Parts: sequence; structure tokens; C-alpha cells
Amino acid sequence: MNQNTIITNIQVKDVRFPTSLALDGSDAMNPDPDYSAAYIILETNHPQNMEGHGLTFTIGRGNELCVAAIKSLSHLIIGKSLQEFTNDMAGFWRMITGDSQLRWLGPEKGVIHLATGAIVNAVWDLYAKVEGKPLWRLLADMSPEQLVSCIDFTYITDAITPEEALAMLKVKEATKKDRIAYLETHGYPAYTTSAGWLGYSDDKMRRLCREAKAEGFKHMKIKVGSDLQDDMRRAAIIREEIGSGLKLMMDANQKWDVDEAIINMEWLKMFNPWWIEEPTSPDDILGHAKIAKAIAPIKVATGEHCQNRVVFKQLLQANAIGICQIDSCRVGGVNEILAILLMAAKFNVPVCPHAGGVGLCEYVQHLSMIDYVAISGSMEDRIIEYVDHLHEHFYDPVIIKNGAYMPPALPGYSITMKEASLKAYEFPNGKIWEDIMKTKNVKA
Ligand SMILES: C[C@H](O)[C@@H](O)CC(=O)C(=O)O
Ligand SMILES: [Mg+2]
Repeated sequence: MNQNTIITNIQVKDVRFPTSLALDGSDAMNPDPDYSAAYIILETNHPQNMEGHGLTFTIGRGNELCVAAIKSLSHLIIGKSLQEFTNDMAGFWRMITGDSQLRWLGPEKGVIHLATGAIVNAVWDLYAKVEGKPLWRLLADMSPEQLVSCIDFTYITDAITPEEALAMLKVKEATKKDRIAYLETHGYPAYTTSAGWLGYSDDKMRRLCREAKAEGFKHMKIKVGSDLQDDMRRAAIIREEIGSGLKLMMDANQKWDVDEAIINMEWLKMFNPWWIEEPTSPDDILGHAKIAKAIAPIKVATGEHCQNRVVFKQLLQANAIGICQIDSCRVGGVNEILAILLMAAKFNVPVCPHAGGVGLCEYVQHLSMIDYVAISGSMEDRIIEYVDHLHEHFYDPVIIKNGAYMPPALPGYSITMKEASLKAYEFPNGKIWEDIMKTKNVKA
């Protein structure tokens, strides 16, 4: 590695895609999302002009808050060298989350933590690019000691210690190469949410179900939580299309109170769902535990709004989740994800990442792959979410074959967006937004 890759500047962009126009991504809680990215480019003095790219995901309004928070954090990395960070990754993460004045805004939650995710992921993207490897492979090639050294164990040692983590990783070390070979041949299984968005008509839902089946998907997710009768009607349509052989998952996006979730699942269980996702408030650990106990063997899944490793720890300790849904930039990026993956493996809870959003499929494929290669060592009951939106804006978009993600081969974290897309979709002055404002005759 070049010994002096200095981060000289950080560009921060507010990029938004008008997905609400077609109701792509719509659910019971979020009826009109505009998939958006607070997007950053780390400029460096690298002789080949290497840049680190990263984003954090929002659904439109408020993206500017993440942009502002990233700007507030940027003094922590500008002028520093990449090597200073990579020599002590856990220290780097503690430094980014530990600015005492900014920490007051969290700690480690909300807008400031979303911003942390963008910056941390951009540093990992730069690291992987400088090393000439896709991120999953950079991590897979690390020794157990190196992987453990990336993790800040603060607040989680009652669930997992660095020594335990090391022992777990060492068990998987010898067989890593077999799993890399398997991944390269078969990929990692995916499920699709594309047919199940709440705002889609019945005809569109049916067509997308058929297409997904023909493309080889074996699992599909449907949105619920608007109105029970309508949820049942739509679930019946999907079951009719996919038959009993395919797995169906349901996502309530936090719409229900705890007892309401239990009652509604009593009705919805006739459609044989594998899991119910975000049945209630993402902060209600005991509520999730109560639901999980009441509706077993249907599993409770959550994580896309889970703010940090501490909440994941408690969800796992309380037997509140049967599926752990990491989100690549809701928590503080790769370092914190590694901690969560290790805890999930220790508690024997499968990880099925959340990827409904722009760039999230591109990100999370790397995370499931490192989980498989080095951490849990298993694909059993594990699938990565896939949504069929906006991949054309990335230089290294996901590749899905026969319903599986194929491992990315280009260096980096696959999150670099095309310059033309960054320009056209920049909010509010990009061409796309200017045109939308003109049509609506409004100012942003
Ligand atoms: C607003 C988003 O599209 C959300 O519905 C995504 C989600 O819950 C998922 O992909 O799961
Ligand atoms: Mg969801």
C-alpha cells in the first residue's frame, strides 16, 4: 500500500431519485419514498487519483441533514492518512464516533450515526480500492486477529469478548477458501421485494411475481400493515402467483402496536409467512420478544431501523429476533457491522440484510459474503434482499444470476455512482429535479 495516501478533501452531495412518482419502495409507513443518498467522495493525493466513495441512505426530505452531519464530521478525516486509519481500524472507528461535541447528538444513533456510516464506508471503499480488492475479499483475506482488530467492543463485552470473537473466527479460518470457491460458482441467494411494494396495483404485482419466479427467485416479500383486509387480499394474490413452494415474507414497517401485531399475525399466518419484519417500533426490544414468543414458529425480523450494535445485542439476548437484518449505513459502517455479524453468529441467528434503498444492494452483498466466508460460515436460512431499482447509476452494479448475487470482482465497496447520475439527480439543482419542479410549478 502507498504509505502516504492522504485524504485531502471531502465532497458531499445531496442526491435524490424521484421513486415516489411510481410508488417504488412504498410501504405502510412510508407511502412516498424518494430514494436518496447523502453521498461523499474522499479525494486523496494517491498517484492514481484513488477516491473513496460512500453514501448513507434516506428517503428524501431530511437528506440535507445527513449532508450537514457529514460536513460536521469531516474535520476528523481531512488531512489524515488512510494508513493511519487502517493500522488501527477500531481506533479509527472510536475516533469518528467519539468527537465529544458531536457525540452529544447521538450517541451512535440518528442523523449523526447515518453520517458516520457514510464516512466509515467511504474509508473502507478507499482501502479496498488501494488494495485492489472488492471489499468482501479484502475482509476475507484478513486473519482472524486482523478482523477482530477492526471492531470496537465497547458496550458489547457482556455478549461477546474479543477473545471469543477470535476463537469463533479461528474455527472458520481453515475452510474459508472452500466457501470462497462456492460463492464464486453459485453466488449468494437473494430474495426480491420488487413485487410487493404497497402502492403497486394488483396487475403489476402479479406480473412482477411471475417475472421474479421466472428469474429464479425462491423467496418474495410483501408489504403489510395498511389495512388487515387489504393485507390478506394482497397476500392471497401473491400466494396464488407463487404457489406454496416459494417462501413468502411480510414487512409491516413498524405500523403496529405489540398486541396488534400478535392479533394481525394470527390472521396472516394462513399465508404461511416465514417472517414478519418490523412488526412494531424498532426501539421496543421487549415488544419484539413478546411478539416473537406469541407467533412462533413465524420468525420476527428487524434491523433496518436498529440504531447500533447495542440494540442488536439486546434483541439477540432477549430472543426477540429470529432474523437479524443488518443495514449497511444505518449503523456506523463496516466496523460496527462486523460486531453485529459476530454477535448474530454467536446467538445462532441468521443474518438477512436489508437492502430496500439506493445502493444498499450494492453494499450489503459484501457483508453477507464476509459473513458466509469468515464468520457464520453458513448460508442456511440466509438470503440477501434485492430490489430492482436504480442499479444503472452505479459503475459496479450488483449481478444477479438465477436468483443469487454473484460476488463483486472490482476493487472497492461497489458504491461508486456514475458522475452523470450524481449531476442529474443532485437536489435541487440537477436536471431531473429542475424538470420535476417545472412540471409541478414549485420551488424546491
Ligand atoms: C421505504 C423503503 O422502501 C422500505 O419500505 C424498505 C424496506 O422496508 C425493506 O426493503 O425491507
Ligand atoms: Mg423492511
